[in-house]
Amino acid sequence: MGEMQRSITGSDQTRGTQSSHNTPPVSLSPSQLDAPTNLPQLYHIRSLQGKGQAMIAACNIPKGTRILCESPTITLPGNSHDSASALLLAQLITTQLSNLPAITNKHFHTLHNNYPPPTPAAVGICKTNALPLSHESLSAGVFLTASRINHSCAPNAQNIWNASLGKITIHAVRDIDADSEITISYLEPFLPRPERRAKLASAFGFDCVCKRCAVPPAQIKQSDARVERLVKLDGEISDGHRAVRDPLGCLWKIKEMLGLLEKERLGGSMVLRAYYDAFQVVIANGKEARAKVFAERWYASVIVVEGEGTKDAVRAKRMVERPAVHVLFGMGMRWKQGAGKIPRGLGEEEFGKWLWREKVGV
Ligand SMILES: C[S@@+](CC[C@H](N)C(=O)[O-])C[C@H]1O[C@@H](n2cnc3c(N)ncnc32)[C@H](O)[C@@H]1O
Repeated sequence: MGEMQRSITGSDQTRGTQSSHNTPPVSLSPSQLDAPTNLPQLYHIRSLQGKGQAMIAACNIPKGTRILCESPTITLPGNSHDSASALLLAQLITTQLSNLPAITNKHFHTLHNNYPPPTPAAVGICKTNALPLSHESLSAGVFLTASRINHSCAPNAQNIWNASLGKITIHAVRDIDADSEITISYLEPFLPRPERRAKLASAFGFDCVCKRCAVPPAQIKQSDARVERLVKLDGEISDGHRAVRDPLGCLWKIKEMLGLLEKERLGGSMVLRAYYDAFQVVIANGKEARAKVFAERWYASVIVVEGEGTKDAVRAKRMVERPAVHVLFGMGMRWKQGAGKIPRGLGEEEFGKWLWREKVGV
């Protein structure tokens, strides 16, 4: 992720999620694992009915907390679908396993395996548990702890590959209560329930038992209608011409999107991306004051999902400090405004009206 950002002009950044994988079972204390982390233990791994092993919050975990930071035990290249590369993949895994300490090798073999013979067990484990390492290369890694995290269609945590650390990080994207399950999404965003379930069954081999899937039929219908609207809004917002032609309409679509994300309890990267989009719409049209506020929200969302020091965090921080250095600055110039005109002393509602330009003539 960082990975969920995109350019409204389509000229930079990427789309899609790193969160596409499968995962496993067994009860290991994180201290038993060779996951190099000095973080306090915020979770336990234990079994949960219908889901195998699961990561459970050991205490209340506030939004934005880094729950886990872990190196991959095995790394996998991006494309391994034909039979020749399947053979190479098996060899690659065997070589890596033979170089691991015996205890790590043993732990690896306790991970969940969705693939029966003749798929070699180690290959099945990798396919079941691999998490993306990069949105660009499709490469993936198997982790002794992160691969224990189950999927939810409304996850409370997010996995990101942190290239500068060379580790995966798991951050809380909502406040998580003690004893609740910590979950991530294995899917791309904005899929209605039938598609989510079909994909989880076909690509990951399980029937999802998450809370979002289990709501009553009337709520499912409403949720799917919201997802449909989110897909439409997302397409319209990513049309760069629209941002120049109709910046106000675009801005309001982003606001609507944020409301729908909240209703669907989809936080993390999607919120980050929405604020980045709002920043771009506004800066393209010369609104430095609003752009600064959107950059602040974008930066705050990056920190929640990724923490400080990532490429995205550095970039977002720079835009907070100097929004006008953005490549889109002034491209449309519909709304001229200096950098120093953020209104002070307004209540939240009034400030929101100013920010989203819901007052005529501002
Ligand atoms: C990567 S593993 C996750 C950890 C795994 N539960 C374990 O026991 O090690 C993925 C597997 O966990 C189970 N799982 C994950 N999320 C689930 C969900 N929402 N509903 C049902 N089973 C789930 C499925 O068996 C899936 O193949």
